[in-house]
Amino acid sequence: MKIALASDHGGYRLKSELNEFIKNELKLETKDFGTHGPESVDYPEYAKVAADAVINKECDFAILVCGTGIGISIAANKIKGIRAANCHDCFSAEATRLHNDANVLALGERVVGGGLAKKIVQTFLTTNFEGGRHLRRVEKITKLES
Ligand SMILES: O=C(CO)[C@H](O)[C@H](O)COP(=O)(O)O
Repeated sequence: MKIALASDHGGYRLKSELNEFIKNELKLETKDFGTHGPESVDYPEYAKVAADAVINKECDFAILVCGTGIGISIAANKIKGIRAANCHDCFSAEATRLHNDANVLALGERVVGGGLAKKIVQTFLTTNFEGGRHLRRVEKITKLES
């Protein structure tokens, strides 16, 4: 499994910490699409490159980080085929995989600490979509895109 990572300046420290966690602890491949420093940048650009990597199947999932996780998830959700969930607890991270088949997790560096963020990421990446009645609903979400 390969994980795309991207953030703006408000999320690059947590994104870097999560990149190390995913590689070293979860033993998954990652691709870091930036940003790589504290200089102010615009999160929609980073949401797009990482979300595109999911859509074109270069990566299986994307983890996006900005200050709140909100802006970067709104931007990612504009891309056809993306179901991005901004989660700051493990219950929601599990539910959005089980029920929504989310393919992008968004986090806010200004909202959660590194320890909780790692648990949320681990939960998200180790939970499978349940299908069944939820598949019908996800298909209805997809229809809203056309
Ligand atoms: O959380 C965010 C978007 O939802 C951004 O990280 C935040 O808006 C950046 O703000 P600033 O330019 O003041 O650092």
